[in-house]
Amino acid sequence: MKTNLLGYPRIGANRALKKASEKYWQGAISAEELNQVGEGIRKENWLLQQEVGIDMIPSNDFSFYDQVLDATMTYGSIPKRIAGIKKNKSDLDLYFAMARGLQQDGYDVTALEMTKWFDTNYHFLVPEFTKDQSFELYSTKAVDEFKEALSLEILTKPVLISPVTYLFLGKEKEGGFHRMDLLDKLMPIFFELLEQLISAGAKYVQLDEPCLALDLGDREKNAVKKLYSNIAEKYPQLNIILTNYFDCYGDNLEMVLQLPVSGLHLDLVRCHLQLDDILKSPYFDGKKILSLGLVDGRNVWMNNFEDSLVIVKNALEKVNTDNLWISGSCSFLHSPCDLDLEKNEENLPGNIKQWLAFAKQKVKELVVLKELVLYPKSEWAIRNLEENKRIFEARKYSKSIHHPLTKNRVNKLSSKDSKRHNVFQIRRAKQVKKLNLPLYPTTTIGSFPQTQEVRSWRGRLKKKEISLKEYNEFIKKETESTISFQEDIGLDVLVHGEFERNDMVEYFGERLNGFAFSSYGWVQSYGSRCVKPPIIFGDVYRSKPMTVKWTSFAQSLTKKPVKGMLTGPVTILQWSFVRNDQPRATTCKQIALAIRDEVKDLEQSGVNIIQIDEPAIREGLPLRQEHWDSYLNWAVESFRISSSGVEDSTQIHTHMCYSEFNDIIKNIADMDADVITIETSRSEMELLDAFVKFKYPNEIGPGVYDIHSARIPTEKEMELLLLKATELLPQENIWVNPDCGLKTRDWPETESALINLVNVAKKMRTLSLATSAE
Ligand SMILES: CN1c2c(nc(N)[nH]c2=O)NC[C@@H]1CNc1ccc(C(=O)N[C@@H](CCC(=O)N[C@@H](CCC(=O)N[C@@H](CCC(=O)O)C(=O)O)C(=O)O)C(=O)O)cc1
Ligand SMILES: N[C@@H](CCS)C(=O)O
Ligand SMILES: [Zn+2]
Repeated sequence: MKTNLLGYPRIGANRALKKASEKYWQGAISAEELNQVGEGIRKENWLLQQEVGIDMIPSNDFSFYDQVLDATMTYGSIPKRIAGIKKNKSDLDLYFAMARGLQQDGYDVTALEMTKWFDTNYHFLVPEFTKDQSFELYSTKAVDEFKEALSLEILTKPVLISPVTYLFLGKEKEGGFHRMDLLDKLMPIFFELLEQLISAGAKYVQLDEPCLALDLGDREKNAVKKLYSNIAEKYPQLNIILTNYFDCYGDNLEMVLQLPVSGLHLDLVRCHLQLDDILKSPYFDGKKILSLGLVDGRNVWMNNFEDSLVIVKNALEKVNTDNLWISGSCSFLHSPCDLDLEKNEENLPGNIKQWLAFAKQKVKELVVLKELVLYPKSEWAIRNLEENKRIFEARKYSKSIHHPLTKNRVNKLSSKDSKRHNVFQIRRAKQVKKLNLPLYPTTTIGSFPQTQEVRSWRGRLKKKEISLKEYNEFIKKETESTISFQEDIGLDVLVHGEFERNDMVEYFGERLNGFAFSSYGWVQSYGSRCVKPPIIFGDVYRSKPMTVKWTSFAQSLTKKPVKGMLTGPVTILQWSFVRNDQPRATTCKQIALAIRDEVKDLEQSGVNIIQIDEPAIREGLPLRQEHWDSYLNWAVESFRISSSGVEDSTQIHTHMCYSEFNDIIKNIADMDADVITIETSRSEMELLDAFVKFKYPNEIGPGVYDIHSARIPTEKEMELLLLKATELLPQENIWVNPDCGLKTRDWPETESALINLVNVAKKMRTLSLATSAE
């Protein structure tokens, strides 16, 4: 029996990689210094895994930005618009140019598109393919890192994204071909890589094939069959562990069981039933390695050893010990690094901390589970199992988890709690009268630049170097100057700027009961950007207003409407570590009730427009379509519970980004927000198609510029986007706004971009007057 690790966090427990990468981008450290930080992190991770006793230690799970971008470098599929950089820049700079774009030294290239990695909050860079696409083995990172580990006397299992999943995740940049047809060209390059790994001494390769967690067509299934039969034929001595995660193999299972691979990895946290399906299948002869994904890589709860042992024993009926591996459900990339660093009792009380396991602790759990299976009668095993049971019992009956009033409120919810008083058309008339906004009203999505200065004031407050009074004075000044800036440039609906918030989810977690939060529980979101998801351990309720103070302060500074800014229940759920002892739907409704109370308090304080952000609603969609309806029912209901307690004249906005809306447009309409602002600029309003086809009835703010780039949008390009939107939608429904919040931007570019945006809206109003006069 072996322990098998699929991947480990690479950002570093103290975010060393984030800090070093950002310094490199600023020109403050050299490439060599950045490489040293990377090498240090890899070494530390490998030595830790070796010391704990992991048998199958991964390599190539490290990345300077993203593992899919690493594959793009490996296969040399560098888009033509960026490839020119090769002449004058290093490969590291070429890599970062693909990740972040480059506007320097005469270059002006845009980055690869970024999108969500399956249903996680991790983002990858989308490979781009053309009809005449060629591949070459451009980077040997996987081989180099294998050798690097070998030099530490550690024989690792290289982790590679399979060519099929790689092509599947990419996009055709022109018509006339399907990207899956590129497999024949890509396979020889992939084989070159395998040959180099074999020559270097690799015995096992973890081939990540997470597209098998999705509903696939024949084209993809045939590609899978072709790839694996070719590998087996060419490299019979190499052990391929086919690795799928985030859901079952589903209807791909029969095919998968017939593939000539040495082993299969199963995510038994997301889908525990698939093990029985495999054991019963006539296509399973018990000779393949089964890597049992028992330890949850997507959550922070300690493993329940008793439950895991039941699963292992079940598998042992058909598979012998040598062929059974104990694994995490997926890579621990999605877990925070180390629970031992958490010392703050106020944020994470000891009684809750003992229920948790971060990546480092999860690695130990894998080894303990193996020992429990192999030596069940040892004194050590009995003690460990008893202790684990005791902790689970304590958690189940802990008073801090249960809040009867909240349970009661959720049980009593009825359909009237998720309905506004009147339909949109009636509400709209009242809102028009109250708000008196111009045509093409302008607004922003909420956050203004979270500069180093803002973050460092918060850091100093945390370290108690300044008082709360001093911190509040600073936030007050930032808010005041942001309100005057918005007034000066002529925006119509203002925001307070979110300066007091560390993050749009963590901030609410810190103010809601039922949440704990960590001090170092960082998880990579994209590149150097990390989030610290709060931990929902118990029933969620609100004991006092969370945002009224700063919103009403901002409103007191101006006669223009200030939009209250809240994060929606589904997004708070999706971007937190969620308790696993009750259905997610129940937890979501508890959060929805807390947000509903906040919405009502904001309304009471005189705020007439309230935005409830739901950027994660699409990301929460189950990977397999058969589960969509059930999720969408409770997700949409939760949003409606949070937004329906107000008067008709109070305008509810929602905001979504990083989303493909076509699939769920009906459900978005069911949310019944008065206004929705969405990310559309990068796809040149292509995303609006869904809204147009569906005849989406309420108001829409299609984003007119991409906030991920420092580039200042011209008036002309925003005008063209708005003209396109005006062709598609009734003009009285159109709002003018950026794609998303401005927190990652600096002030100079924010100022110029918003001035241009307001000018364009004014021009659109003039054009519209001219047309109506004709
Ligand atoms: C909209 N997005 C979000 C997602 N998920 C969320 N939970 N939140 C989101 O906003 N998913 C999809 C996208 C992802 N986009 C982003 C964009 C930007 C970031 C980001 O900038 N992250 C920051 C960390 C944010 C944070 O919580 N900061 C804290 C702590 C700051 C800190 O480190 N302070 C230091 C002192 C600093 C100093 O002195 O200079 C300290 O305490 O020691 C805060 O502001 O208080 C990042 O830096 O990565 C993430 C996702
Ligand atoms: N109100 C948030 C939404 C981000 S999706 C912001 O502006 O940052
Ligand atoms: Zn957004």
